[in-house]
Amino acid sequence: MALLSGTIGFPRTGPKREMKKALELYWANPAAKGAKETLLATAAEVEAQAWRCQAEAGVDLVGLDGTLYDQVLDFSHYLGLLPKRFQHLSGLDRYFAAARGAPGAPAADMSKYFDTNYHYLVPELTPESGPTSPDWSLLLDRVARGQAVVGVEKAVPILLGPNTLVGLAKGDFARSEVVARLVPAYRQLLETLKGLGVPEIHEPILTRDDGATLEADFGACYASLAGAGVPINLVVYYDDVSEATYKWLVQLPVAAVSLDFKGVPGNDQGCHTARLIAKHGFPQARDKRLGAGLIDGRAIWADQGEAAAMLAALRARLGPDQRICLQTSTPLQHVPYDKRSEEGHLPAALLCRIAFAQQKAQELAGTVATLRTSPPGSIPALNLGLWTGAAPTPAELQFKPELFFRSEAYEGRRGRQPCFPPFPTTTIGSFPQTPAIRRARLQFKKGALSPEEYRERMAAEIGFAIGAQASKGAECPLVEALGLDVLVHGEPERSDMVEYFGLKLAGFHFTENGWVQSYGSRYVRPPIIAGDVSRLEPMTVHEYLIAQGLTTKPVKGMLTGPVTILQWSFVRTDVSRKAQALQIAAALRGEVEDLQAAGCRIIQVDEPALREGLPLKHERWAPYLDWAVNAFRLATAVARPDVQVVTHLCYSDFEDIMGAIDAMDADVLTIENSRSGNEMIAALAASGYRRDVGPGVFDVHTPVVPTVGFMLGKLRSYMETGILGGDATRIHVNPDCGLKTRKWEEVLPALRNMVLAAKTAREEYIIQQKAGEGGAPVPAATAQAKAGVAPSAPHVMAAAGEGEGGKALAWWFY
Ligand SMILES: CN1c2c(nc(N)[nH]c2=O)NC[C@@H]1CNc1ccc(C(=O)N[C@@H](CCC(=O)N[C@@H](CCC(=O)N[C@@H](CCC(=O)O)C(=O)O)C(=O)O)C(=O)O)cc1
Ligand SMILES: N[C@@H](CCS)C(=O)O
Ligand SMILES: [Zn+2]
Repeated sequence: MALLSGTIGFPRTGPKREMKKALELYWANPAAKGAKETLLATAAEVEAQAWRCQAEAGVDLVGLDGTLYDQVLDFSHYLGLLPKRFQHLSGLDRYFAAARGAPGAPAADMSKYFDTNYHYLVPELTPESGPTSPDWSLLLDRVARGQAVVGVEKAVPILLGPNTLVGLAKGDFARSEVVARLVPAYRQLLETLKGLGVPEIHEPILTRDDGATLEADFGACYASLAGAGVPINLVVYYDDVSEATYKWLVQLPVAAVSLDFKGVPGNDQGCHTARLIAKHGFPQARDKRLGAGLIDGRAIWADQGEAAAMLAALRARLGPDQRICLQTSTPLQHVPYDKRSEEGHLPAALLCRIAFAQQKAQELAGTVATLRTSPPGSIPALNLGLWTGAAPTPAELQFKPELFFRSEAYEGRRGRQPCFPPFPTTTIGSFPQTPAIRRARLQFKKGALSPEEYRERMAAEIGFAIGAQASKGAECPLVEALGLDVLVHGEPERSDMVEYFGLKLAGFHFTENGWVQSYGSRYVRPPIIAGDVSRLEPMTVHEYLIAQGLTTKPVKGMLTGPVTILQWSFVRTDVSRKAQALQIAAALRGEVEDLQAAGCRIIQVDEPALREGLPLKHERWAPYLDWAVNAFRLATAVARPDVQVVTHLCYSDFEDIMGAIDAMDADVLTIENSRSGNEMIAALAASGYRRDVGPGVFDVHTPVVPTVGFMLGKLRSYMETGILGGDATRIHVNPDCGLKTRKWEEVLPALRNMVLAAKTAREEYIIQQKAGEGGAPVPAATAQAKAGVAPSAPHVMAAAGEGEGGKALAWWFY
């Protein structure tokens, strides 16, 4: 048949987050009788349900997707590539230790998967890495189960390709050599899969800009895999490929090449796949199928009509004999399961315009059915050139240039901002989202708690968090106060750092059950932007004032940045991402103004998704970075010079966008660092970074409590990089990221150890300063301390700003 429909991945969560519940139950007591069997049985049922759902929608080829935690980790595990520190464990214990850490064996690094909000576990490779007793039994078991559910002719095994696995790895190794060592193991797997249709090998790595340099590796790899005598569908997604790559990619000895025709949702720069086909054609070899990713795998807008028109145009271009499989542009793991769960929650006018995974499967099958039965010409063919058009930026978004600049340059304003003791301690914002908090929110949503009662509960949580952090005036009798220097209110009122702001802003809509996997058992519900964004009222000032009213220590105002709100929402595709980011930024700017008017002297604006929004190809970076940085500046430049703007970035590599990070013009940069092994701080030091930094000293994704020695070692190693001329008053001490996923039983000892490590490092630093050793210049705050501040007693360094009710805000030193 010349026209088929196929899927290349589906949500792995289960329609009601069954996988989350099963995993968390298993982790709570893995040794319990039947725990493993229960987990595996749930996973098998969740997978079967997803495959059935796709087959019942009428999809011809069902990709046999599924994972217990992460698909990249799965392949590291099958191939025996997990690092030596996990080798004393076996089976699921080893697998989950790599994901979550085990005593003495820190978890593998976690990083953003391409430009998505999904996080994968980074393979760690060495020059010697290669398969160690590869064991494909789990994958083969999945294939057998898939065949039983949808039938052999529909069931398609999914493999993560060796080039992508190695391309996503970190370590000091020769890429081509490691790929060559993996290929025989893949070939052996393919031989086992002989006679089972056309397995998909996913190689999204080809959409990165180093795609063009991979020609030799891909050539050798796929020539060898072709020797297995199994037809392969080589699937590439998350963007188009470069022109040079396209030319050799379509000539590889594979049975099908599948391409992404959509790129990033709401993308400003266009996706050029259609143009490449129009220019270079597609091999007409009888056995070569084109996988046409025409239905957006990352957006939630229903687009069957457009897909039909595009498919008709493709057929018109390539001829009726060209074999085409209509697919989604990417795996559907990035969209929620089924929009029917939103009936009665989302406005009907919006609901009818959206499609989640289940509906996208129907769109695939429906579009193919329409084209099979419609006479040629009855579906309007699109002009291929039109598919790449960029959305216009509305004229009203031309902001005055001065709105993007602080009133005083960094060097001048820094001295007016809060100053700190050496190694000042703080956190990134969130504290444990306890079952009690989640329950209260659920009761509030159901009307069982009034708005006043809910606010009171949240105020009590803020009180607990402040009491736990402060060294004086602790309101919390249950815990020994930690003695942090800069406090946070703990974000109890936020279900999620993006969803919360979306709820408060005009232009957003929310789902009840629109969960998307972020990593492992953690999911998010991206809000939907469906209109112009604006701020209706202050969004965070109430909680800030409660927190600041309970302590004389500074409390940070806490906002999510415009790029992150955009990135982690389902965006409009009728206007550009740039236009939407600037609208959000303008709304946040009002909040920054209100926070500082309320007396807040430190405002953190989180931008963890800044890097994620970067186009995969380097040549497309500049326009994105320009508007992304400008959006941050539009939101924050209204801060007075004496107000310190902090930003926080995490779980991405930032080395290559140092210039943009500096251009954000934040006063302090806090960054995830501990899990990725000081790479960031080393890069910052090497770049001569001049603003205060807060590199994370411990990983927040593991229940293992970090020791004082570990964190002290981190602080000493920061000093060794020579960052900021060794001025420890400008090196902030904080965890890698927010602590919302942890329990208080883990957070309190971890932070206590962190404060102890900072104190010890502080003492070492002061001794060193006194001895005049180390060659580090005497920093401002230390000079003030020397000029009369007793180091052993609390001392007010400066009074600054007006808090609630005109209360002077004291800055404590020690
Ligand atoms: C910082 N990160 C974030 C990313 N993306 C975001 N959109 N937000 C982020 O914070 N990307 C990068 C990283 C990823 N990190 C995380 C970390 C943690 C989570 C997480 O914990 N997710 C929660 C769900 C959070 C949430 O929305 N909770 C709601 C609803 C909770 C719920 O399930 N309610 C139950 C009833 C309550 C009960 O009894 O327990 C129900 O409705 O049945 C809330 O708090 O109200 C998770 O559990 O997966 C995600 C990404
Ligand atoms: N303030 C947020 C940032 C996460 S990236 C938090 O602490 O959860
Ligand atoms: Zn973070």
